[in-house]
Amino acid sequence: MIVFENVSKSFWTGKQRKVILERASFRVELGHSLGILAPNGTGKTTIINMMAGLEKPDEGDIRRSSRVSFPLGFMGGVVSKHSARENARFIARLYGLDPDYVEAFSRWLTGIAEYFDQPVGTYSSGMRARFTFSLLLALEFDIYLIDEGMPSTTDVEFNRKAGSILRDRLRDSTVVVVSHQPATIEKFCNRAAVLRDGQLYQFDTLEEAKRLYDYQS
Ligand SMILES: Nc1ncnc2c1ncn2[C@@H]1O[C@H](COP(=O)(O)OP(=O)(O)OP(=O)(O)O)[C@@H](O)[C@H]1O
Repeated sequence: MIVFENVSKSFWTGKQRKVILERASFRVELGHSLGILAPNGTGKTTIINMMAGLEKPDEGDIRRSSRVSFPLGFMGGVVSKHSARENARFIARLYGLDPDYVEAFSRWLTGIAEYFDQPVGTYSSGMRARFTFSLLLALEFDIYLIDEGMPSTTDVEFNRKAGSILRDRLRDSTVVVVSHQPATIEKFCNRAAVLRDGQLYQFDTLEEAKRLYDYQS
């Protein structure tokens, strides 16, 4: 479970305060995947980063009592001067997993051949996206955090393999997806929330959430 209690978060733009959350309280419960709808630039990534523990609230508490993933596509834990092999093995150890397994899984899924042994800094953005996605799928989490759906990779074979593993994984786990498009949320969850005026309004159905979201738009 992830619990937000009286959480406030804002940024100072130099001219005004950009409010993301204003004493907001909500929770993500295991078994109840949640889609958060919000227009671009209103705080989706900030909320996902706070759920992952990458960003701190200004005030309030965020408590995590489950294994929460890093956001899909997050590159912060990957060191560019090391190869995918070295990164995969290091991250496996951090999570207490078998480095041989994580390396083999990631090597197979990314399909980047000899580049797997080259520094990550030499990869194209698509190769990097495939590598971090493979790490997310190699590790096991209770709650997966996804910012705007699948990462944009044009590799058809990778999308097919990764998409099918992700769908299997999500059957037994919980996902939080943030997007500005109801269609993206629809792929992953049937419950949705709308971020508005610093509050997160949760609904039992995506239809209800869409009504508020469309009204707001
Ligand atoms: N470190 C920061 N300092 C100042 N402003 C920030 C900072 N991080 C984010 N912001 C601002 O906060 C707002 C929300 O940013 P965020 O990236 O969370 O939005 P988003 O909904 O994910 O946007 P997009 O859909 O465009 O990716 C934006 O106006 C952004 O410019």
